[in-house]
Amino acid sequence: MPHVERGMSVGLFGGSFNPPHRGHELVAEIALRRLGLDQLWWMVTPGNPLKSHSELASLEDRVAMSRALAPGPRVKVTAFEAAHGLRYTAETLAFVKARNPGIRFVWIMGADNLRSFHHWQDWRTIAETFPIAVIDRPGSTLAYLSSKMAKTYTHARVDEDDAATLASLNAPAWTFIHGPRSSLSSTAIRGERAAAGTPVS
Ligand SMILES: Nc1ncnc2c1ncn2[C@@H]1O[C@H](COP(=O)(O)OP(=O)(O)OP(=O)(O)O)[C@@H](O)[C@H]1O
Ligand SMILES: O=C(O)c1ccc[n+]([C@@H]2O[C@H](COP(=O)([O-])O)[C@@H](O)[C@H]2O)c1
Repeated sequence: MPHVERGMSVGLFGGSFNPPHRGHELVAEIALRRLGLDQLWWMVTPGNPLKSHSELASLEDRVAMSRALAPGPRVKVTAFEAAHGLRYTAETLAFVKARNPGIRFVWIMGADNLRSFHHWQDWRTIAETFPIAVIDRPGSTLAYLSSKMAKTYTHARVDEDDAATLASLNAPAWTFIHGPRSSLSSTAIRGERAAAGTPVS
């Protein structure tokens, strides 16, 4: 797990990154800037529990590709979930929180994940323990409003003009951040590379 100083605010950005792309980089940049974070942990998951792993590149390759792309020294690429046998985000967050007293954590995800968030293990516990920043993504800008998460925690939505306060708020607290968007996806990149006959990593 990356080193962090007491009092810092840290964004937790989990993903398959199979492969990582400019859209991920943009999310990291937007989150750092708009949330006023000291660090962002780019957490390469051993595998999304809701996705098939048949096309998943090795963890080592996904970490190496992420390191090559991660924007700036405040972004820490890490794969500690695999090393500690953490499979679900709720487990990861409980683990991180227990080992880092005095640190303010924010969970970061793209708008597509907001739509399926209520299928995640212990999603209410996540939402009631950690502030959440949702970053806009083409195709999910409006659909997110009908998500179960947005409806359940409508009272806890923070205006994006106040996004810089999110890390210091008690959960539930979430915000939706609009901004420059990227329509890139790992699925599309894998498709293009397969068509061109080049390996993913
Ligand atoms: N273009 C994008 N804009 C905003 N958020 C994104 C974008 N691409 C990925 N994300 C977010 O980054 C995190 C990691 O995404 P992931 O590694 O699954 O990439 P992906 O492109 O969605 O992959 P796949 O196409 O394989 O589902 C998720 O929270 C996802 O919502
Ligand atoms: O814990 C869960 O039930 C869960 C379900 C779906 C996704 N996640 C996590 O959400 C993050 C984004 O996943 P992905 O595949 O969209 O990159 C990544 O850290 C996953 O482990 C977690």
